[in-house]
Amino acid sequence: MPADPAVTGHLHAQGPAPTGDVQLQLTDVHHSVRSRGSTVEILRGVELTARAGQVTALLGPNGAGKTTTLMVAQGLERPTSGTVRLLDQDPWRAGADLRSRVGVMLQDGGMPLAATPERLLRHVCTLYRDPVDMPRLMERLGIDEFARRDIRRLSGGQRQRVSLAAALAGRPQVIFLDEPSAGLDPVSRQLVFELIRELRASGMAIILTTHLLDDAQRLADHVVLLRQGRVVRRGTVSELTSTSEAPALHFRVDRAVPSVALDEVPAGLTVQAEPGHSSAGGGTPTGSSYVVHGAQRPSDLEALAAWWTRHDLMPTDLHLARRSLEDVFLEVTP
Ligand SMILES: Nc1ncnc2c1ncn2[C@@H]1O[C@H](COP(=O)(O)OP(=O)(O)OP(=O)(O)O)[C@@H](O)[C@H]1O
Repeated sequence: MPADPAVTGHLHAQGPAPTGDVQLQLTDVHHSVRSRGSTVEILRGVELTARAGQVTALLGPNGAGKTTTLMVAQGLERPTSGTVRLLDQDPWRAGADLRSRVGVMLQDGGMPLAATPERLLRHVCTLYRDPVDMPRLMERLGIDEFARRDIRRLSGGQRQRVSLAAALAGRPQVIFLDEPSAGLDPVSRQLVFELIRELRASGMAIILTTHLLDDAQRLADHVVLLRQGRVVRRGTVSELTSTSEAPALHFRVDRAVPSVALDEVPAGLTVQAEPGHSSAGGGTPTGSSYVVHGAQRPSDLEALAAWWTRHDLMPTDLHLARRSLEDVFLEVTP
């Protein structure tokens, strides 16, 4: 879809920052809170850089510290130590000028439930000197279909889209998106993805959290993986997923592979049940999934075909795949 100047044209009055400029920098950020008489360390030396014209994805298991990192980055929490620079300012001390250059989309939005999207979004636009063309943005996000319904009556996915529109109202230079595709149906998800890509192309720095690793894999230029308040991996998706190993071969069969077959796997190969899928004895309604490591030569595939034949296993969904972000995530998550 071509860029839509009504939505992503010029950004703030100062215009877009050159792609690659650092818009957010967290350096050695620690954050502790007092809880039930003791000190709980939530962030333990977080380093994070987000640049103009890039999507930075903050990933990690529940409780890893993603939301706390976003709060600190936005100036809603003051870190115990370390420095935060957002558009070259300390967000904890900054005033209204910085706030108008930063968009925030929260998971629950904090929206007035008795208002309609139309009224709310019109009101939000009055807070900015140079707001977006809101009717156009509402149309892009499919909000006009429910613009006159009370927010309390909207579905989760509809509220998400209103919350995104509100975050974009002031043409921010930096936007924080907490789980932007949570609760969206596939069509709405596609609309939101297209918009995020356009915003990136227009020079916005986008920082998002998500549990949907597939989304991060599709959208993110840079990934930061948090665990227990620490950054445990960082890099581009291809840096994180590249490996010198041969790609793994995945297959699905309509029943669990019997243990006698697993004992007779061809030499040099390993066959394992896929993480997240049931292994021997179980199976999803559509079968059981396995991954084969070590297949490097055509003769390995020949040996595998002979093994399937011997055990009367007909593989479906047969494909070779490199490591995914999910594999990296599972490696660092206990
Ligand atoms: N005010 C607080 N008092 C005590 N513990 C807190 C406080 N705020 C956060 N925590 C704890 O800090 C940890 C990190 O929380 P945070 O909400 O940042 O994680 P998260 O990565 O966003 O998790 P999720 O994916 O579940 O949303 C959690 O264990 C949480 O319980």
